[in-house]
Amino acid sequence: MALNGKIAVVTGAAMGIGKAITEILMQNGAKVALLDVNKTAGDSLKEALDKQYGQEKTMFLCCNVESEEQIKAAFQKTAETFGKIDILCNNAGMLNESTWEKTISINLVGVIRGTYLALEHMSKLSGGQGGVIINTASMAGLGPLPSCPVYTATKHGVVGFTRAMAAASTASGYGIRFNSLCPSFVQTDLFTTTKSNLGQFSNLADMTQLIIDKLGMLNMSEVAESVLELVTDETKNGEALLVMPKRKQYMTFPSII
Ligand SMILES: NC(=O)c1ccc[n+]([C@@H]2O[C@H](COP(=O)([O-])OP(=O)(O)OC[C@H]3O[C@@H](n4cnc5c(N)ncnc54)[C@H](O)[C@@H]3O)[C@@H](O)[C@H]2O)c1
Ligand SMILES: CC/C=C\C[C@H](O)/C=C/C=C\C=C\C=C\[C@@H](O)[C@@H](O)C/C=C\CCC(=O)O
Repeated sequence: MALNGKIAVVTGAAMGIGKAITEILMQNGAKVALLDVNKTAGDSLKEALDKQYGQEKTMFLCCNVESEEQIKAAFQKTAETFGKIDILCNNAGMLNESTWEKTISINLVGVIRGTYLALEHMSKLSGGQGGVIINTASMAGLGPLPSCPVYTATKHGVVGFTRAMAAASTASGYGIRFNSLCPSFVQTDLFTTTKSNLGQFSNLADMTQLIIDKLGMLNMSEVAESVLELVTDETKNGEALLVMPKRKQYMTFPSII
C-alpha cells in the first residue's frame, strides 16, 4: 500500500511512539489525524507538522480513547475533513499497576473501541474501502513482565484481539488487515515513569531493570519503520511483529485445533 493520498488516524499521536508513527506516515505521503488526550502536546506537534508539511496534511483532535463519544466524533470529523479513513493506529496506552482499571480501559478497551468504531468507516461491509489497522501491543504482549501483570494482560489481550479480528475480517470480507506491533523497551515518557507506576509490584523494579539491561533500548525510528512495514505490506494480516534492538521477528503461534 503506497501512502500517497491515504488517510491515517493515530491515537496517542502527540508523543513517543505515536509521534514517530505519525511522522513516518507523513514522510511517506499520508495525511494524518492526530488523536491525543494531551491538548498541549497535540497542538505543539500540529504546529510543527504544519511548518514541515503544510496545514492541510494533518488535523489534531483532542480525544480520550476511553470515551466512545469522543472517538466516534473524532473519526466522523476525520472522514468529513479528509474524505475517508484508510489506516488506523491504535497506539494510545499507559502503564500504571496502581490504577490498573484505567490501564485496562485505555490499553485494551480503547483499542477495541477504536477498532469497532473504525469499522463503520473502513469496512467494505459498511461502504468503506478497506484498509489496515495496526494495534500497538508490546513484547509484554508475547511474554509476561512480572512487575506489571495487568499491563501484560492488556497487551496479551491486544495481540489476541488483533489476531481474531484479522481472521474475522478475512472470513467476513471487511477488506481490512489487522496487525499487532510488539516493541521491546523504547525511551518514552511511558518508559520513564514505569518504575514509579509498579504499585504493589515495585519490589520487582530491579528484576525489570535486569530485563531492560538484557534487551537494551529500541530507538524510535526502528519502531516507526516496523509500523510502515505492517501498513504497506499487503501480505501482512494477523501478524504480531516483535521489534527488538537490531532485530525483528514475526511471531508464530501454536495451532490448537
Ligand atoms: N515505551 C515503551 O517501552 C513501549 C514498548 C512497547 C509498547 N509500548 C506501547 O506503545 C504505546 C505508546 O506508548 P509510548 O511509550 O509512546 O508512551 P508515551 O507516554 O510517550 O505516549 C503515549 C501517548 O498516548 C497518549 N494517551 C495516553 N492516554 C490516552 C487516552 N486515554 N486517550 C488518548 N491519548 C492518550 C498520551 O498523551 C501520549 O501522547 C502504548 O500503547 C505503550 O503501551 C511502549
Ligand atoms: C517495565 C515495562 C516498561 C515498558 C513496557 C513496554 O511495553 C516494554 C516492554 C518491553 C519488554 C517486555 C519484555 C517481556 C519479556 C517476557 O517475555 C519475559 O521473557 C520476561 C521475563 C523474564 C526475562 C528475564 C530473562 O529472560 O532472563
